[in-house]
Amino acid sequence: MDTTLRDGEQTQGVSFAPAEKLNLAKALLEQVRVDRIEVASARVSSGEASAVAQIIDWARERGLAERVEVLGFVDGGASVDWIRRAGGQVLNLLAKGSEKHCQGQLGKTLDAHVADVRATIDLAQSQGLSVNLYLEDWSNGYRDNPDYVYGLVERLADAGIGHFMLPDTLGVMTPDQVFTAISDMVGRFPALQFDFHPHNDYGLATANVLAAVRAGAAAVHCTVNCLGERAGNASLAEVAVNLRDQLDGELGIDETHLARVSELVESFSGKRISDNAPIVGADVFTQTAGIHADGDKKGSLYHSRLSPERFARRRKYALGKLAGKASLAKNLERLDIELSEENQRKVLQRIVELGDSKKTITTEDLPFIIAEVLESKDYDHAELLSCTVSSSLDLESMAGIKIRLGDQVFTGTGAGNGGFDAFTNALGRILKRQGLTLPPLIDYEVRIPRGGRTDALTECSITWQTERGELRTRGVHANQVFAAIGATMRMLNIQMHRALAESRRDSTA
Ligand SMILES: CC(C)C(=O)C(=O)O
Repeated sequence: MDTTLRDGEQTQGVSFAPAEKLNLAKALLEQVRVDRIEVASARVSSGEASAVAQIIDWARERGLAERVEVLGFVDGGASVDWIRRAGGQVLNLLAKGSEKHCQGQLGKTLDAHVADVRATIDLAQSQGLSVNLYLEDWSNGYRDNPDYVYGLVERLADAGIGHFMLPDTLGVMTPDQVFTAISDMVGRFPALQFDFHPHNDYGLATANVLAAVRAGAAAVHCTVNCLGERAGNASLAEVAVNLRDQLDGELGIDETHLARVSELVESFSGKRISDNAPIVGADVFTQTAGIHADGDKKGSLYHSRLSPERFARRRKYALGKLAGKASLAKNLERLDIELSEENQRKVLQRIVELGDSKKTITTEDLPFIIAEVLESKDYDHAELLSCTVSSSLDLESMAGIKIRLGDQVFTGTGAGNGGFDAFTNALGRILKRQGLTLPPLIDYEVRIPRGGRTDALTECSITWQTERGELRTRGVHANQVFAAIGATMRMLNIQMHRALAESRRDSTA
């Protein structure tokens, strides 16, 4: 069960709009193909009610509404009402799984709490809802007084509950403890279905999920990108690959959509995932050491079952001071560039020098490094000769540019919403007169080194949607608008080089 849209939204600072929730629900159920999704907590807001209603409407048309669940509370029927009005069919009812919570927060005995829970279950079922039951703080409750937990489950065993959900609410369990506790619950109540709901406070969420499955849990919970309260939940991607590869599980998950749904969640949540996040991180299929690239060239010696192709991703070879001949060769192959042995040696030497001075080098930078080292004019089609950009409060920004394209010089002006927009408008007008267009921009990222210096260099990376796929270029400058302009000029040179190479190929064909 994926709970990105409920527990995931309990990540500090995350709030999904209804349309974003709908898109994520579609991606999770139809593309990634998880079995169940939990999409909201009842009574949170009118926006949440609208999100649930939209998801249910969509899911109902596809016969998936029973797989959409909503967290609700023992609140005299208010949650049941809310869920029913939104069209929901499944209530995940939050009960107290620890005696401490039951007494300390509710001030109730187990019997009194069970009576309240049962009344809510009866009401929900009488209105046509299916009910699962969360035993909140189960991990501590089971450790402190297992008899309380057994008593709660025993008293409700005949209540028609689909899944008893056992949360490690504070993420305090180890895999051994999860295994022992769930084996015990499953052994004691063989007729019931237990879910395990992890948290990652000790970094053990994925390992705990595997232990729960080995112990006989009927279902496990996770979130995309490990979002969730405090340190988060367990990552869907990690859980899926571990269940398949380590426990030989048969899952319906389509792994080729894991990276895409991770990107969607990253963009809707505003929470960037780290570059080394397993399966979905930007760098996890990049070989950095030259020895690894060499091993790959000699027969995939450094590959595991986690191949990039399995996740519709691509292997990359980093360029920097650790790069070797094979790393360069792999990058040249990707760019379709041929270089003599001698030139490869010179280019590699320059890459190592750049890496030594802490410069980041990407595959897209390689043509420019080659041009510089070999003193060729190959990537020198466009040059910004001068440029002025103004920014003002409450007025449009203006840009005036003088640019060389091939051996002709053009001038132009543009206005826009910010300096970079004004620049691209000025450039776009000049290019249009030459029958050229700027490709659409699909991502724009500016970074400054940590440390708070306002005179630091900024690095701008722009991803463009070109006819040959995505192209990411970078520019570096003390002024972030000029860093973005630098990235744009790189893109322009690459595009013009490609166009020239294609027209040469066509004319010799
Ligand atoms: C709301 C509850 C079920 C929860 O997320 C937890 O206990 O971890």
